[in-house]
Amino acid sequence: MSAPSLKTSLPSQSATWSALKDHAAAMSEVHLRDLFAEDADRFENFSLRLDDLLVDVSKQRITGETLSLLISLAEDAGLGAARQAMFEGSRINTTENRAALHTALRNRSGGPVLYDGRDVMPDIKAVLTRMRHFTDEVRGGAWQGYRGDVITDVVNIGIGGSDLGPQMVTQALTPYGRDGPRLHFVSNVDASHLMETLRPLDAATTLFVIASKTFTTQETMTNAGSARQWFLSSGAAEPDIARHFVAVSTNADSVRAFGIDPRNMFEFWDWVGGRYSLWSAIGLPIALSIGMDAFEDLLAGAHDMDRHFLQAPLKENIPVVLALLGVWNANFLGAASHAVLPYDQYLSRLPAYLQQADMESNGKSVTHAGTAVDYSTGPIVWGEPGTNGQHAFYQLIHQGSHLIPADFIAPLESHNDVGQHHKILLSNVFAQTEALMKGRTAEEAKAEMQAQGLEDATLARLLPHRVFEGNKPSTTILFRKLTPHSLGRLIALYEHKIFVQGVIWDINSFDQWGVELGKQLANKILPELDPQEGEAAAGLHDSSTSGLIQHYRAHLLASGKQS
Ligand SMILES: O=P(O)(O)OC[C@H]1O[C@](O)(CO)[C@@H](O)[C@@H]1O
Repeated sequence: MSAPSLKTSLPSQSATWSALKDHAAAMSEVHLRDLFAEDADRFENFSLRLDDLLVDVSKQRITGETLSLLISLAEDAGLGAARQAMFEGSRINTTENRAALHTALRNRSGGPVLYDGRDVMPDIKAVLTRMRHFTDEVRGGAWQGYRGDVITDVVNIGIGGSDLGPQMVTQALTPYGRDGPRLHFVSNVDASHLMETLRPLDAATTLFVIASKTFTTQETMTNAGSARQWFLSSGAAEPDIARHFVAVSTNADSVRAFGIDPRNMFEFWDWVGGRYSLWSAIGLPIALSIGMDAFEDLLAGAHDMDRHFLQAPLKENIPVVLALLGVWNANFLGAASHAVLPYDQYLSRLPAYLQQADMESNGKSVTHAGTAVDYSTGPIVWGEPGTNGQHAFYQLIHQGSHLIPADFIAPLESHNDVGQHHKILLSNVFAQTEALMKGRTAEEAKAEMQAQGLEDATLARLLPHRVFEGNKPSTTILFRKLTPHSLGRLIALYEHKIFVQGVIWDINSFDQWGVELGKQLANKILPELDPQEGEAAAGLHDSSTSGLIQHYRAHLLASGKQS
């Protein structure tokens, strides 16, 4: 299917956008406390459910009218057709002329998915079968290292989408990976990352997964080359590489050129975006850790969310509603950032994962047609697990000068049912969202200080510091337990939220030109760092960049490390 046609006007020029601006102005004096006081059923009226998943948006600064207007905005943007286009393999990534078909990777319907008239499902299933065979062999001990040992450690070398997804999921599903090899992730080109990872490992029992969609990424290729050297320096010979290095890529030629037998390559395709690729062979480390059955549960969870996203009416559609709330907070209430606060230690890499998923997707300033937008697009995404964040940055969310909408994410059951830990954890989730919503009025703060017996002068001095404005929006996402299935569903929920926002803002959520310039300049500067190259840096750059390059070259000369 070809790309959808380009729009000629900005969404901000629509009547619905104006109506939303007026509505936001009318809502500016309304406090969340009043909205709860007016509607005893606000929790029920503003909660969404999908099986055991509960998404409570009642603590967002919205009314029924807000949601109706936002849904009109989505309809104006042609969300239904855009969603169909994505699932049907249209080339919605218009600047790279590609589809974004990650949903096909987890398609469990049994039906075909056509891309350019060809069903992609047989290829997907073939790779899944190969992954099953390989992971069963490694996990079962049939795949042996060059000295006949079982593989005890797997090192995934990749960056961005070839690292963050598998790393986040592997960590999140630690309780399911106890019978698999230990997983390690190396991404940074800083050699300390690689060397500290390799230091305790034995080359004879270590398997490397070199994960790169393009197989040209500087960091990954550099780390992979050094890993190969480390492996060979352990006493292994070139032919042993075949037992210890596998590749995940779309680029068979470069995999071969690197020295990995293409029979040890797990393929994926250019219609899988890097940050949407954990469902593909990029998920190989996940499957090595938790086994292929559990990996397929992860896919099934994502597929359940795909069906919900495709079928649920917009006002009951969880990714759609979360996306609309993000648009409301960003474009009409002025929030520049969005906090992701998982109350589950296993999800500690979720904020980092969502930073790439969201910010690389929606950090754009022109529409599909190339017109500059006059509204803010993707928010700054950040966060840390609770309760740690409470003792670090929550002060700013409660009493700072920025409006920071937050997602609180928690399972009802822990994998470690010890004493009161989980109840304490959840009591903090509920308390934080309540405190953010209600705040503390001057009267309440005064009464509390009077009860503490503070003198009038002290009370007056402290009062402004002890008042909380409240009215801070949050969403609470609860589910029974963190399992492969519930995690797959949660990730797909965020993927679709990001997609819907891209549709509303009329931006291409699937390209990432913004990271290219830095890559190009780094490649240009690298040879200039060599002091043997004469005065290479002079005149080629601005004075700051030249000065920094010269400073480093002088250091190399002075320290005798000239090459
Ligand atoms: O998988 P590759 O091709 O090595 O790319 C890694 C990452 O680099 C980027 O292109 C830019 O950082 C990401 O989109 C991608 O996930």
